[in-house]
Amino acid sequence: MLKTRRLLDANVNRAREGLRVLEDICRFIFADLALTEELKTIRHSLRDLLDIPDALLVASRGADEDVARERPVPRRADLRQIVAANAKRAAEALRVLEEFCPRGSLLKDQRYKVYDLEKIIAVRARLARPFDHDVYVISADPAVLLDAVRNGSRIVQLRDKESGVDVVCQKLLSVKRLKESHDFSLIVNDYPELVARVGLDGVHVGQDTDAAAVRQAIGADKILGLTTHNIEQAKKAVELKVNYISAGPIWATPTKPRRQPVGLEYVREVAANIELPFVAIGGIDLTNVRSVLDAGADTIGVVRSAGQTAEYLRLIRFE
Ligand SMILES: Cc1ncc(COP(=O)(O)OP(=O)(O)O)c(N)n1
Ligand SMILES: Cc1nc(C(=O)O)sc1CCOP(=O)(O)O
Repeated sequence: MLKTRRLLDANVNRAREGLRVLEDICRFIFADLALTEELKTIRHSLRDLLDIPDALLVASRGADEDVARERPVPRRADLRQIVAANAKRAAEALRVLEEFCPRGSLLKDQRYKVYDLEKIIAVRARLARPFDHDVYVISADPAVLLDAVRNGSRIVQLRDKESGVDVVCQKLLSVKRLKESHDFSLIVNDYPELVARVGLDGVHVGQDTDAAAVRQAIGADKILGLTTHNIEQAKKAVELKVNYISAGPIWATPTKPRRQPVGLEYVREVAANIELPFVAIGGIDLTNVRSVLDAGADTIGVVRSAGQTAEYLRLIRFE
């Protein structure tokens, strides 16, 4: 009996902790009161539904005897992984309670609510943080994007200035297949109409495009990225409610030959003043990437040095 109570106590705690993490993400990161309240209601309902006095559960607690106590909390790479891990933790704990608790069947609805909420929160996480300590690889060549994802990049962009829309569409489809085995965001440069047609995560546009019209076209739950070259454009981007901006080109680059470099000073300015996620881009290579990170960027964008993705990621994620 004591052992069963200990199991119940562990799983009530596990469910509450998982729900609490989701709740705090909704509260502090998304500032979404409705989602926060929904999660809070589920969390608070556990004790009532189970109808086991707190004191009984606490009395049975035996954290010292828990054989899995020393297992470290795994390092999560980004907000999406934190959401997935904690939703899973909450749902699994609810499932255990359903099995072992006399009134456990009452928890089934709560578990299904958690599954539904996870889907909503996962989309929100992707929009709020389209990248986090990442290498955003941009190429016209699908093979380059596939390699980047296999090397750990979680956001890639097809940017093809030569082909027509149908070829771009085919290239995107060939990259999208990798989603069956890898979690990453697939973005297209220009062509907002392909977001729905291919089922992409979003689109990146430049200053020559009406970002508000693009938002209208792709909908609120897709990623919209906007190029910026100065702080006024970055501030305007905040008003436009894009999901991220790029800041560049930091150094002169043959990939964008007519564009004046903005220098590391612009990276510092964005890091200090703009709340939106940003990707620093332009002229980055392994010899200068450290200065970009030191200026406040946690994600870099690369075209020519896409082949160094794994090396960049080691620097960005593990140092
Ligand atoms: C992440 C990222 N940053 C900048 C660009 C450049 O886009 P844009 O301003 O549209 O310029 P061109 O691609 O037309 O040269 C990008 N594609 N992605
Ligand atoms: C496509 C692009 N946009 C930039 C911008 O600042 O808007 S810089 C850039 C090219 C970046 O290429 P590389 O990594 O080869 O220097």
